Amino acid sequence: MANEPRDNVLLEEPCMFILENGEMYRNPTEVKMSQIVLPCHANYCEELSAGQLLKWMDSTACLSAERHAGCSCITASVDDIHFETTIGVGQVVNITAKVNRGFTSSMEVGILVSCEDLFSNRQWPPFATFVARRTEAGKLQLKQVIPRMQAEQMEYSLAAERRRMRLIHAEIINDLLSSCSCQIVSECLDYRDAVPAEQTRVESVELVLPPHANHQVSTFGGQIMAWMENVATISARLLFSIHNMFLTQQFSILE
Ligand SMILES: CC(=O)SCCNC(=O)CCNC(=O)[C@H](O)C(C)(C)COP(=O)(O)OP(=O)(O)OC[C@H]1O[C@@H](n2cnc3c(N)ncnc32)[C@H](O)[C@@H]1OP(=O)(O)O
Repeated sequence: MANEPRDNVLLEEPCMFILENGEMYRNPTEVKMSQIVLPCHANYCEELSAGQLLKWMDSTACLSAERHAGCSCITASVDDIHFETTIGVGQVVNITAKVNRGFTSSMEVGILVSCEDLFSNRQWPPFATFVARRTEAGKLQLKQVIPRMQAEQMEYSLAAERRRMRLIHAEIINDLLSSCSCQIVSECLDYRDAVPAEQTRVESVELVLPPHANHQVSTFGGQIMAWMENVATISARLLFSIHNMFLTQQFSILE
């Protein structure tokens, strides 16, 4: 995020809780970041772009992972994310990340995104997996996370199940790709107004510059996701404009 204004970034202190035994507790892996959405973070609709939000989420989650691992970590995957509301310029986005569970060298980081103001109760919780970088000595064995609060204990249990699903999901997608046949093409021919996929194809070539790199001097995951989101948006808009053109032609024929 080196190319972005820094003065709107607010790293907050993690929450303190009092446990049943009276002990004060705060999760040592918790990282909180607040951002004011400025015009430079918005898309053409003047709403926070998904790519920008992914960058912030990735940076916050990476910091949490590195706090736990005590070394450099890389984003291995990010689970499904559902953007349920739009966030406008001037609103404040709060992002909280904490390590739910460490496995061997990987760990699940839970990320909570909420938006202050209009949608005060709207929150969505995606999960990302970060991996501690290998050293010359080989793969790192992470220390275990000790869940202290009831909510942390629940996330700890669920993290193992989510990891199992994540790894199975990756296998299923690989199997699907290798067994995919041309049957789909003949299915599409049934649609009269089908658009050739080629017409929605967008290719983007990005030169990796210092502002795209993280503190480890490699392109950070959030930046890659932001580029992907950009290309996907243009592709979706192409399909939309092709359809609009098709409808306009249909109407002019009818007139
Ligand atoms: C902070 C940033 O922005 S970093 C920049 C963006 N990220 C990157 O560039 C990452 C590029 N990817 C990589 O370097 C590699 O694919 C890695 C390191 C993530 C994984 O490499 P692999 O050769 O699969 O390593 P390996 O088999 O030892 O697996 C390491 C761990 O990652 C986990 N892992 C690997 N791929 C995935 C995945 N897609 N989803 C979840 N976990 C994964 C494995 O389960 C394993 O966990 P464990 O050690 O707790 O058992």
